[in-house]
Parts: sequence; structure tokens; C-alpha cells
Amino acid sequence: MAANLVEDSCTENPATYDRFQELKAFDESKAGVKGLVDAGITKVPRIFRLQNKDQNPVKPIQTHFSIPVIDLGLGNIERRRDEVIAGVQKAAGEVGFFQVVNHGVPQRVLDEMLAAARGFHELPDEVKKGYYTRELLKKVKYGSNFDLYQSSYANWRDTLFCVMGPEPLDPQELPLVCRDITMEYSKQIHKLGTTLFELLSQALGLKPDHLLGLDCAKGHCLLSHYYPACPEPEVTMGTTKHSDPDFLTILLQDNIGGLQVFHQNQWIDVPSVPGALVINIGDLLQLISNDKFKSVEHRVLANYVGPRVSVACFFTPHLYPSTRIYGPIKELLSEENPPVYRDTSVQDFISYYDSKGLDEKSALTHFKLQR
Ligand SMILES: O=C(O)CCC(=O)C(=O)O
Ligand SMILES: [Fe+2]
Repeated sequence: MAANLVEDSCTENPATYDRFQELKAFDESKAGVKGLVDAGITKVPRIFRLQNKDQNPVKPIQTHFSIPVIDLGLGNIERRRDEVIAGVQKAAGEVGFFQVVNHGVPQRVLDEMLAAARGFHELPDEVKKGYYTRELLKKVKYGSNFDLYQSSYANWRDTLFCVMGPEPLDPQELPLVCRDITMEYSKQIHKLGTTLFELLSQALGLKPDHLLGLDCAKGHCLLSHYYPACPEPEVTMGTTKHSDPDFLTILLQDNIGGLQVFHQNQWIDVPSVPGALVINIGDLLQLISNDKFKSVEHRVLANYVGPRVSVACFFTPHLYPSTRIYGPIKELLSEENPPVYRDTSVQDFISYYDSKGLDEKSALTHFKLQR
């Protein structure tokens, strides 16, 4: 049913197009983008189509620049700690994105996590539907396009969202197909996150536990994304350009490709590096580091080839009741380095981020101090 409806919506007659009804039909199918592809659509429905020419995904320009890869040499990090900190400082400050290898998370855990994320999205519709909701407070939920009704076009992507901490998630809440490995992956990634916050603190010239003391690793969630093969990848987007609303994101991606970072005015591919995890600085870390670290825009292109699977871990304080106020870290400020941002509560930051939609300018602009 949904498939017929969306095939009709590809025709160019605006008189017969009721966007809200189309969105609602898609939402109520609870089958996600994968449901459309399984139903055999050959054209991208209008609700997913880019709205104007400049949003069209341009091909990356030839460049010699590549996203830094840092060898954490875990198990042995102490011997090379200064070198690793220097690498993290440069990457976080100049690019905002880097990959890490020898990070301590076993390859088996990475492989099983990706397979389980895919396994969830490929469950029979009837099973998956039980997890489909837009309820804000649900700890485990599956959906497509969290901003479906706010965005100017929908993304070619479905997502399973799981809040993993600070309160430990009851494993029974997780779908069986990904239960054990999600618990294990979450534990390992939290440990890696802790190490990264220590390195990032030192890269800022602070004591290793400074960012942890600000609860940067206190709350984390996992987003298992599924990007089905797309019949017309040039007319839509896997994920609209955005920067992340958290402190830090650790991303596990498969080998399909499509993730790009906006660096020095061009889109740069983030290639799949075997065994690596992709790390990026989020808006909140840019804010508290007073622009020492950069939270940069990134996006995911839709692709004829698929599915593409990725698992993003967001370190963020907005999933538990936090009364903290975040502003530029005092130790980083001086006469030459005055605060760039005003203080904000977690709630204010997230409600502003959510209200503006993915494709707008950075949420950070709103928190900049006027000079
Ligand atoms: O799927 C990806 O590679 C990136 C996803 C992403 O940017 C996000 O979850 O914020
Ligand atoms: Fe992101």
C-alpha cells in the first residue's frame, strides 16, 4: 500500500501531492526506507527528494588531503603517549574528524556488532514494528528519520536507537538478534571513550581526568543506521549534512563508503579503514573547548550499492537528567583567549539543536557571544 502511494508521489503534479499525508503514510507503515525498497520501488518518493539544486550531493573534488589515522597502540600507549596526544590535538583542532586503529576493541566485537545491527534491520517487518516509535523517553526504539516531520526532505536511512548509560540498560529491552553484542560493544566503546577523553583533556593542556570530571563520558547511546540500496542516489541523501550535538562520537562503519566531511570548503570521503573506528568532535566539545576543537559538518551519500550499515556511539548528557551548565572551560580562558560562547544548560542546547533541523547552520552560532 505504502509503495503504491509513494510511486504516485513521484509524479510532478503538485496538485496531487500532499506532503504531510505522504509522510504520515510512510511513518504509519512502520517499515522504514527498507520497507519501500522491499516493496520494489524504482523511483525515490518525493518526500525524500532534495529540495533545491545546491543541496545536491556534489562529487568530492580531487584532493591530497585525507582524514588522519591515529595508532593508539593500546596496551602500549604509555610509551608513545606524547606522540598520540600530539596527533589527537592536531586532528581534533584542525579537522574535527580522525580514525583510530589499535584502539583495543577486538575485531570480533566490531564484526559482530555490524552483523547484529544489520540483523535487526533485516528482521521480519512484524517483529521490527514492535520497536517502532517516536516516543522521546523510550530507551530502545527503531524508526526512520527522527526529524521526519520537521526536515525539508527525508533521508534514505533507518535507525535503531539505544540509550546505554549512565543507567545500565536492561538487556531484555534489546531485540534478541543484537542483545548480547550490543551490551558487549557498548562496554568496550565506553572504555575507549574514556581513554579518548583523557587524551583530549591532555591535548587541551588539562589534567587527564578533566573532561571526565565534566561528565563527558557519563551518558552514551548507540545508533545503528541502515542505508538501503537506493535506485536514484543523486536525488536524495543518506544523512543530511549536520554536526553532532554531543561531546564526541565514535563511529563503526562497514566497507560500503559514503560518509563525507566538509573540510576547507570541500567534501572529503572518510574511507573505510579495516579495523578502524571513526572519531569526531561534537558541538558540545567545541563549545567547552572554546573552539580549540572543531565540530565539523558531515553527511552520508545515498548509494546504488547497499545496504550500508554503521553504528554511531554518541557521548552526550541529554539522555539523563543533568543539571550541569556547560560553557568554555575556565582554565582555557585568558585575556588573549576570551570566551567565545555563553554558558548553556543541556536542555537549552538540545532543544535548540532539535528545533532547528539537521540542514541548517551550526547550533553553535546561537550560543556565540556577541563581540
Ligand atoms: O552513518 C554514518 O556514517 C554517520 C552517521 C552520523 O553522522 C550520525 O549518526 O550522526
Ligand atoms: Fe553525525
